[in-house]
Order: sequence, then structure tokens, then C-alpha cells
Amino acid sequence: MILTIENLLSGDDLARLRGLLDEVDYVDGRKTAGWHAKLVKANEQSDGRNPKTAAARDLVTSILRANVTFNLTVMPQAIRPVLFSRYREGMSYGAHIDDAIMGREVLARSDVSMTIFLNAPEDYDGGELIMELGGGELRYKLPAGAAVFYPSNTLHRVAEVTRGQREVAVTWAQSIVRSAEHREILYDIDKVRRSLFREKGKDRDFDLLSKTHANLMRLWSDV
Ligand SMILES: O=C(O)CCC(=O)C(=O)O
Ligand SMILES: [Fe+2]
Repeated sequence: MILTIENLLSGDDLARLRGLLDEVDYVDGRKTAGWHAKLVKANEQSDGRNPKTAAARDLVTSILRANVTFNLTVMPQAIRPVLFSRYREGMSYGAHIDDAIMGREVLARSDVSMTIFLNAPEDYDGGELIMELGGGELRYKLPAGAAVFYPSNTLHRVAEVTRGQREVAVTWAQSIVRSAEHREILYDIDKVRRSLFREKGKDRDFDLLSKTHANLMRLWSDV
């Protein structure tokens, strides 16, 4: 399931992030790419060792952790450190697959990849995030503060920026539920269960559907 969340970050959040990141140096983005993705990655990332980058990372991570839709759909078990990237004119990120296992001391599987757009689509030309799906393509270029979440098992790329600058935050989550198909089934059941509860309270149908949801969770989760 590919999901977008409008206004994941508020105007205030974006201003706070900008304040922090304005004071940080940007370095070659190839440092954080896998050995093959490096070959097609041309962007810049805020210096990960700078405390201001750390503060920006903490802000985005806490907003993700507090977001209801993110929790219901992604079911996060671990969130990788957020990267803040910018693509200036002529920069792009060619087709690649994200590393399946990320981290050094603490390992995490990438199940869900996400891009949070930090500046307005009018600020730049090009720069779409493009997912290659069974012959077709999906392109995303969202308003500032919006985010797209997509299964990490898809080849994807970022189109060349031909004017202006594209600013994004990217990260990955390991989900409690490894399979994207299973996550979607669980999310749908949970949604129906909650709307039944709103309409009729905790009746027998709600209890049975809650049982199904809990038992599928037991079958499909890996915690
Ligand atoms: O910049 C983006 O939207 C995605 C970047 C990306 O694919 C990656 O960092 O692996
Ligand atoms: Fe990627």
C-alpha cells in the first residue's frame, strides 16, 4: 500500500526544521547509500554528526511516532535515523532498491520507505519521486509538510531537478508486520472494526472482528 499523509509537518514544524538545518553543512549524499545505489545517487545531505541535524532528526521522529495514520498503517517497530537531503539543479537519484538491512550495531529491516517533502513543489522543476510498479510508474511531488510511505521492495528513483532546489527528509521503518500485503489487510480490518465501534459500540460483531484482527496479528507479526 502506498500512502500519503498531508500536513504530517505543520508550518511551525517546517520553520523549526529550516531554522536548524540552515546552520548545518551539507555533505555528499553518497556516504549513506548502499554500494550499488551510490553509483546513481547525486544529492547532498545535512551533516549527520552536527547536533542541529540530531535535533531535526528527533523532531521528525517524534512527529512520526505521534501520528495515528503512520502507526495504524506502518505499525513501526524501529525507525531509522532521518536523513535530510537536498537536490540542487542537475541532481537526481537514479533507479535503485533500498538496502534490505540497515544499520551497524543495531540492525533493522527496511519494510517501509518514506519521503517527507520540506519545501513547496513550486520551488523546483523535476524532482518527482518515481516508483516503478509492474510496468507502470507512480510519481509523487507533494506539498511542503506532506509525506509518502511506500513498500521498500519497490525500485524507485528521483527525477533530475532542472530548476531550484528540492528539500526532503527520508527514512525507513521496520514494521511489526513484514509483508506489505498483510499490513494492508490488517489496516483494513482495523479500520472497519473502529467504525463498527463508533456506530454500535462493543457488540458481538466488534468482538469477533477484534478477535480476527488480533489473531492475524499473532500469525503475521515478528516481534
Ligand atoms: O529523495 C527521495 O525522495 C528518496 C531518496 C531515496 O530513494 C533514498 O534515499 O533511498
Ligand atoms: Fe531509495
